Amino acid sequence: QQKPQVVILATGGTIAGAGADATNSATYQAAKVPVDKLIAGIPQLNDIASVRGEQVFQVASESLRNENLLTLGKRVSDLAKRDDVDGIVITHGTDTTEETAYFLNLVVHTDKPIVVVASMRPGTAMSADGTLNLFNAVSVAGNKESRSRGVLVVMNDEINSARDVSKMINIRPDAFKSPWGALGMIVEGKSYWFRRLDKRHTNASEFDIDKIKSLPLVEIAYAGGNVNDTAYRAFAQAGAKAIIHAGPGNGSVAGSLVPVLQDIHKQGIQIIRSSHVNAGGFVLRNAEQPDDKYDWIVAHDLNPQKARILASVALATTNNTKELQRIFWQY
Ligand SMILES: NC(=O)C[C@H](N)C(=O)O
Repeated sequence: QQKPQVVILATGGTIAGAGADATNSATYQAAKVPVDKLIAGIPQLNDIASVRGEQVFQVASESLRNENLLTLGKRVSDLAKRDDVDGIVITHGTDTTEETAYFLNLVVHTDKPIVVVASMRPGTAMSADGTLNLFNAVSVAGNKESRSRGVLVVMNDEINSARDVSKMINIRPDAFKSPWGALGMIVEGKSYWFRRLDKRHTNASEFDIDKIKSLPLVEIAYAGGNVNDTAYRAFAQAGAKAIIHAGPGNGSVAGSLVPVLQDIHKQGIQIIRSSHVNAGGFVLRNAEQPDDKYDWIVAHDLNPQKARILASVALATTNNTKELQRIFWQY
């Protein structure tokens, strides 16, 4: 039987990082090792797939821009259309893995497996996690059973949905969790599936990377106690098409901010309420604030950074508040 053909698109991150010493698990430089060296370091990949690598970027993921998302998305889409590609792996930094993976989940039309993988420790560190994570990611990407499940994030033996998963801690290999649970597990290169994503994605998505030319500016304003209107007004002035309110609790809005957000929305800027609670928010319409009356949008369970991605993709096609709210329920 022929081995599956898997392309590894490398973008940098700690999985391509290097430290001065094996004890440097947290102090190191990300985005140092080229993709060919990453692949050569895991000869066992040849046992499970026919693998080739492409260096798309070489950056720490906190530096990625919307333009990078578009470049990567278009490359993934082109590769997914080819008969000689069965699956695609993207090596990535952990800081924005959840954003890039969710973006691809929304805009790439394919049923072929797309797997985003990262690591919490550089390859030079003791107990480095990148080797096994990458081996597992290639295994998942080359497996026909992984098809039609949306974009996947493989880390720490778990297979999570790109839509749900989030980086929950910045210091341990078990950093990535989904508030609604993992889709499956991967052990010794074998996948064990438990559930499917019920939200619209990939082939069932109304968004298409091949038609998106640019992403409108969407900013995130973080609100705790003693919040002021400075950031909101500055974002509006700078031309943001939507502001994600990263609020406490239910995406709650301080009394002093309410007239400010009403005023900003009157300028044509969408106000999207999300929550920055740690285990995953659940913001409902008209809970704490009368969204119907103010014509605001709620991000439901999407965290602020994922809400930014969905809002950017959606605003590229519509600025209708009702349509945008429908999109936030469906994706
Ligand atoms: N663990 C990591 O990958 C963190 C790094 N700052 C990155 O996102 O590129």
